[in-house]
Amino acid sequence: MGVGRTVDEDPLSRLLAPPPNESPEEREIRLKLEAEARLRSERIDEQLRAEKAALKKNRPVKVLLLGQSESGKSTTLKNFQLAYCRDQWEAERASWRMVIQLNLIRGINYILDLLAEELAGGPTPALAGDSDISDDDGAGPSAYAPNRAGSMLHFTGKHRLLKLRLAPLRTVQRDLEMRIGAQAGADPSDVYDLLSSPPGSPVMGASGRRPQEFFVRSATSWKQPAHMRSPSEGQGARYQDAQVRETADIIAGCAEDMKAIWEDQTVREMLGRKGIRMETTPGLIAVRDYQPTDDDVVRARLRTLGVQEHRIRFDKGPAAGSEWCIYDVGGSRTQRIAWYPYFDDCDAIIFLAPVSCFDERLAEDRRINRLEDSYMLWKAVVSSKLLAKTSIILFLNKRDLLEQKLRSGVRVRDHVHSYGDRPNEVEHALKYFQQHFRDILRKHSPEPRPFRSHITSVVVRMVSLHMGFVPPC
Ligand SMILES: Nc1nc2c(ncn2[C@@H]2O[C@H](COP(=O)(O)OP(=O)(O)OP(=O)(O)O)[C@@H](O)[C@H]2O)c(=O)[nH]1
Ligand SMILES: [Mg+2]
Repeated sequence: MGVGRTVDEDPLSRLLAPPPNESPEEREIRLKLEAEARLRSERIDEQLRAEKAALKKNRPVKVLLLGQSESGKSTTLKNFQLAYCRDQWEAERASWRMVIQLNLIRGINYILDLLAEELAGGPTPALAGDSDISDDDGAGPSAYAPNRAGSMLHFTGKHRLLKLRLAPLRTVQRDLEMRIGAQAGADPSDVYDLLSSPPGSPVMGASGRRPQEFFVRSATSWKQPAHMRSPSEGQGARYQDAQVRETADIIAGCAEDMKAIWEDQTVREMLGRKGIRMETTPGLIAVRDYQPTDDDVVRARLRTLGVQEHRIRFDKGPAAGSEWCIYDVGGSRTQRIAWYPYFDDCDAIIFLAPVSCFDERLAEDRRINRLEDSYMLWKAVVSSKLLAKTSIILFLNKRDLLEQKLRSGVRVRDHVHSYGDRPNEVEHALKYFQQHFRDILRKHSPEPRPFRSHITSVVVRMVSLHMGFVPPC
């Protein structure tokens, strides 16, 4: 194709082309003007670049915490806050006490619901006629319910009495939920959520029905003292303190009964056959002047809904002087769509993959293996063109639980067939999972990037939070 034809066809080129009868002097002047214009344009570009860099330098480093639900994102955030926002951490301790109390009370009430079902004949029908027999402790009639193997669970008047005596905990639960502002129950968009459970709570279902989790929508409002949240209602600090004391009194008053129901062999059997594991004990939390330790706060479970922004100014460590804006996201499937707007302009991502979950299924979709889900999510993140320049670091989390699980005899190869005959030991399993994540990154990253990963148990206080990772400032 000839040059003349191109100029003819392209109006812009025609406009910029030198006049056909240009003299040498005119040409010299034109070239000089063009050179000056080019210089000016380059200066403007340079200035824009400098302004953009300065803007970036002055704005906080944007860090996204990503991963499936219960992968440990919020717990990682708490580690940062514990290390770098000590004053704020102390100020929020009392609010976390409410969350921890609520976790406990919800767990106990859940057990009471199951007990009530069993006493009333239950989802597994009690044997009519045989159900009420003479009481062995004089507190009322007893009931029998068949277990999976067909043998009987022997509920007695003692169980009815405990149910009755623990009834005040219903009001405590409602009161705590109101004070925290927690929306108890399912994420409105999460149709499968009825199966999710709070690991920080005393009961945890491996399968079948589990207690609903609760969440709060805002990152900060629930942590402020309630009287600061609702001044218009005229509820003064003294009234709030009285409420806090009353809650602690009722919980402490129920401590013995909570312990009794907790340790009861028939109740344990009932939970066992429903696939529900007992986690923590009510012991320490149920005392009147309970003050959560740092570890209690780090472990307290409060499900994240949406995307919550937290600012942290570092006064020490490799990022000293910088401010980070950390976005903690809700990880369940229906919430992931809300992540995308935050990909733009993101400096770094900490991706959490819980490695102990190789034999578990997603709470929101029981068909999906949790490890498979982490692989899929990791692939989606590392292959995103929007994130091509973003630093990504992988935390292979819940190492402690992986170790416990393997020690208890669960075999990786029964759930991950490609694991083959490798030894069923934690280091081998970790190496295997890590390699899989590395392969996905190598294969799907739009540009070559380093594979940075750490093996973590984020409930255990992290020694170095930066893990050799400083996002580009
Ligand atoms: N044992 C153990 N528990 C952990 C670890 N990391 C997190 N957990 C617990 O797992 C539960 C879930 O942790 P979160 O940090 O709330 O999970 P998340 O990723 O924020 O979950 P969503 O908010 O639902 O997206 C909490 O009860 C934590 O205490 C770990 O490394 N080891
Ligand atoms: Mg969370």
